[in-house]
Order: sequence, then structure tokens, then C-alpha cells
Amino acid sequence: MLEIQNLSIDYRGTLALHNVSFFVPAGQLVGIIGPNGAGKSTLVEAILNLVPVTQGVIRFKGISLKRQLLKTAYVPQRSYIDWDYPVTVWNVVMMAQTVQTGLFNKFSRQAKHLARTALERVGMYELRHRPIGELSGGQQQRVFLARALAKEAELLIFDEPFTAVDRKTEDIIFDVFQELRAAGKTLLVINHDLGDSLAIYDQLLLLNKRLIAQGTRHEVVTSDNLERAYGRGLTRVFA
Ligand SMILES: Nc1ncnc2c1ncn2[C@@H]1O[C@H](COP(=O)(O)OP(=O)(O)OP(=O)(O)O)[C@@H](O)[C@H]1O
Repeated sequence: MLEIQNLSIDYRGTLALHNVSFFVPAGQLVGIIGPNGAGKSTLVEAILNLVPVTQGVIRFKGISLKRQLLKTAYVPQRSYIDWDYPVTVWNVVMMAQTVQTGLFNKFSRQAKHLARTALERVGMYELRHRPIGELSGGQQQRVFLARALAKEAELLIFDEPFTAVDRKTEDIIFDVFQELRAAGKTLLVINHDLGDSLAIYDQLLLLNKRLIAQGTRHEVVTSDNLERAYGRGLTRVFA
């Protein structure tokens, strides 16, 4: 399980997160919601050790997560990825394995097997020789999902995986999330949309610098909480 205690992140004077604490048991699919600038990306970047933690503790299964980052996989927002980078679908997925096998080692049979299985799972094995820049947005998202699967991580983090993808991709991502959850993995998903898409999560974290609420959709998406996070205006629509 993932345990965050009193986490604060200060970007040289800009307070991005203040004293955030929560606990996520294994086998849960958790949605992270909150307005622009609420600190959602900062939270996942801190968990992945991509930004320095000003204060606080991040533990996974009782041990500092920093010491076991190989157990994590991250699928960033599509807009953060350089799609012009000349790399094939196959190599994107195999890159996840280089950390384990060492860059100059021949890829092991096991690593290739994992990459193939993952690409087949998301329906992208046939297109493995394609440069990623030639794929549709949904196909690109599925390749990065395969990359996370091939890593066999225990904690998987996704930044807006459902944004601007086709229906087929949406269904595949949803099904894979359910499988990972059933396999006891922990999944954190940044979700921009406040509508029906929230129904898939076991629990939600509502952020605005602080943790405003944590719990089921019913417990979190209340007019009171939304007003605290977003200000007036949204509450009539969603709560
Ligand atoms: N590298 C950085 N340097 C300085 N300030 C930053 C940096 N990254 C984020 N911030 C600031 O930290 C705060 C939280 O930003 P963050 O991107 O984590 O929010 P977010 O909830 O992910 O927003 P969005 O929904 O717009 O992606 C904002 O005030 C932002 O301007």
C-alpha cells in the first residue's frame, strides 16, 4: 500500500502542496481530481521522485518509495511526450526494460516476452514496427500503457489517460485497469473530468494544494467540497 504523510512541496516560493496525507490500500483504483494548478501533477511527480520533497514521507509497503522506484510505472500526459522522437512502438515498450536489464545487455527473452504480451494486450503488436509519431492519439496512449504493463510495476500512475482517445482505446484502458486492480496493483489516475468518468474509481482524492477530501465519489463530490476546491459555480452542475 501507498502511504503519504505530511507531504509539502514548495517550488522556490510557490507552494504546490501543503501537508497532504493519505493512504491507499493495494488493489485500488484511485482518481485524483482538482482545479488547474491544484498540485495533481506535483503530487505524482513527488511520488515518482521527479521533484524534490520539501517535507513529508512517501512509503510503499512500509518502505521509502525512493528506494524502490523500479516498482513504479508512469504514463504521462500525451502532451508531455515528444512524438517526433524517431522510435518505434517496439522500442518504446522495450525501453521500460532497459532499466532492469542494463542498457548494453542484450534484451533477455523474458523482456521480449513481456513486451510482446503487453503489446498484444492493448492491440498494438501488429503495429510494433511503426514509428510512434505515425500513430493516432489513442494508439499512442495504448503503447504507453503497454510500456507500463511490460514493466510489471506494482504502483502505476497515469496522467489523464482518457483525454482525447477513441472509444476502443477507452475500453481497453478501462479493462486493463480492472485487471491490474484485480491483480492487487495500486493505480493512481489524474482525472480532469468531474462527470460520469469518476464512477470507475474505488476512491477519489480531491486536491487544491491541500487534500480537500478523500473517499468514495459520493463522499467527495459534494457541493461543499467542490466549492472549497473550485470556488462557486461548479457545484450546481456536479454535486
Ligand atoms: N517546475 C515548477 N516550478 C515552479 N512552479 C511550478 C512547477 N511545476 C508546477 N508549479 C506550480 O505548482 C502549482 C501546482 O501545479 P501542478 O502542475 O502540480 O498542478 P495541476 O493540478 O497538475 O494543474 P493542471 O491541472 O493545470 O495540470 C502551480 O501553482 C504551478 O504553477
